Amino acid sequence: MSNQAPPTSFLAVRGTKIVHEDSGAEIILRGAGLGGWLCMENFISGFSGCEFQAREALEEVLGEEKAEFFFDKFLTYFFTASDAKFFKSLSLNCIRIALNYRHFESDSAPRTLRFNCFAHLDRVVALCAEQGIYTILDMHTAPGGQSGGWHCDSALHLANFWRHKDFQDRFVWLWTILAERYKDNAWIAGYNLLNEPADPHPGHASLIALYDRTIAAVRAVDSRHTLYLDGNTFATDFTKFPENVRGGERWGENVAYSIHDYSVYGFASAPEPYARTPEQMERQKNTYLRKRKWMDERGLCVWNGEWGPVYARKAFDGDGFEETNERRYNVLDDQLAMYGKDGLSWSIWLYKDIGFQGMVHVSPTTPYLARLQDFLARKHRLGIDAWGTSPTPEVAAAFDPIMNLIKTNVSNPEHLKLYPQIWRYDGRVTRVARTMLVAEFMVKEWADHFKGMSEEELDEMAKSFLFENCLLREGLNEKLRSHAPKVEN
Ligand SMILES: O[C@@H]1[C@@H](O)[C@H](O[C@@H]2CO[C@@H](O[C@@H]3CO[C@@H](O)[C@H](O)[C@H]3O)[C@H](O)[C@H]2O)OC[C@H]1O
Repeated sequence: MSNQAPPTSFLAVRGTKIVHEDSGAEIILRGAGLGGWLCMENFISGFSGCEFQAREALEEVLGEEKAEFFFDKFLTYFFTASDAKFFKSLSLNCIRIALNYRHFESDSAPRTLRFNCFAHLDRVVALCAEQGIYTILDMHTAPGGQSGGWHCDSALHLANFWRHKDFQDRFVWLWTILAERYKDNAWIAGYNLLNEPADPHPGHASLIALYDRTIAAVRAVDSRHTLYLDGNTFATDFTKFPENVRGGERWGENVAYSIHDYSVYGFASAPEPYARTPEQMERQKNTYLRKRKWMDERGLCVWNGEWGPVYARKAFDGDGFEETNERRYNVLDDQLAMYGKDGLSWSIWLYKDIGFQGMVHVSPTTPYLARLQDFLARKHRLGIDAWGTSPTPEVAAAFDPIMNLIKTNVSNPEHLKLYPQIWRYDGRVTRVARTMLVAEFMVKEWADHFKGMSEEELDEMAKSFLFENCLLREGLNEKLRSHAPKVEN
């Protein structure tokens, strides 16, 4: 149970603003995504491939009981009262919790809740509430994968969620369960129904039909929580959404529309280093404005559910890493200034990881990172966790020929534009060949690092993720702190 008094009222959307339902006073949600916890990811957590592959591999190495012991300890240590207190000390007020559907049901026993499956989620929602921090539940993976990203935990580049009705039925079922469980909890700011959908169908028809069904199902049990809806194609495209959402006619008024505003200048693949030139700032601003245009034209509420640069590391990127990171902090600063002017609510990606993007990251001296050091260096050299990085010459030499083969042999250039077009043909090769294929061959190697460990040793590995064993990315935290005025609840 939370020690913090319940907030006086639920939060709700009124027009373009998020407000306290009772007083109508505006609240701006400023916070971060708790990824890599109830939805583990390769670059956040250190394994290769997807969470289900890592879990299966560890079970093979340790046996079911010990593997379960490790993951439960990992979930326990990853977010504790210290994390919530630190978060609050930055004057941030909302954590978006990424959820993997597999924590609640399994593919081999669909629609059967796993034993004790809410324990960690309940615990963290309560820990945040104790600090006056709101939470948003974010369904980050859906059965079959709602996009071809590694973060869907499907290990496939085709988003099969949109092709199998039963996957969608299970998704609606799970949301009904979650809404029933949390319907009276006013510290939950809302439900982010589906992270980064990538519905390939014309008119985004499957996504719209899914939102229709899920909203009806949630509203049948929970009439109060705000629903946060990502646009199609990784939360960037709202243009096919129905016109009659305006005024709450179709999906209700209590809905916010979620963009993901990653800036090209926050990644290694930036067209040029970010130097805050008027042209660069204009480009960054235009991308942001383009993503929210559809909502702005209709007077709808916008939430930036994911955004944020990634950071260079000395061990991988060499001596220039600090200069690179200063540029990335400037990207961050300029994005925050834009959002501040608009009174936009945002949730930066990412709260905690092993050192690429998080506000807080596991120290290299911990048992987990010390043991995995060489493995992680090789994973980096091979470009397995490709997102946000640039390929090394070795990697480019291996995969450029495949890209060229495709480019020069597909006779109709239009056929190179497979959905999602933002990947382009070369990005598709990267995802399939590197993040899935090469990664698959290294799944077991991650698990091998745990071979023969006792429960005490497994506990030490998991404890590496404890706040007290982490380092703070001060450059990032300082920018967040400076743009988050003392928050009111
Ligand atoms: O779990 C997260 C995941 O949600 C996130 O997904 C990626 C976000 O970036 C996407 O590309 C961007 C689309 O918008 C354009 O404006 C940007 O320039 C692109 O970078 C990408 O396709 C998604 O996979 O990534 C991090 C994961 O940990």
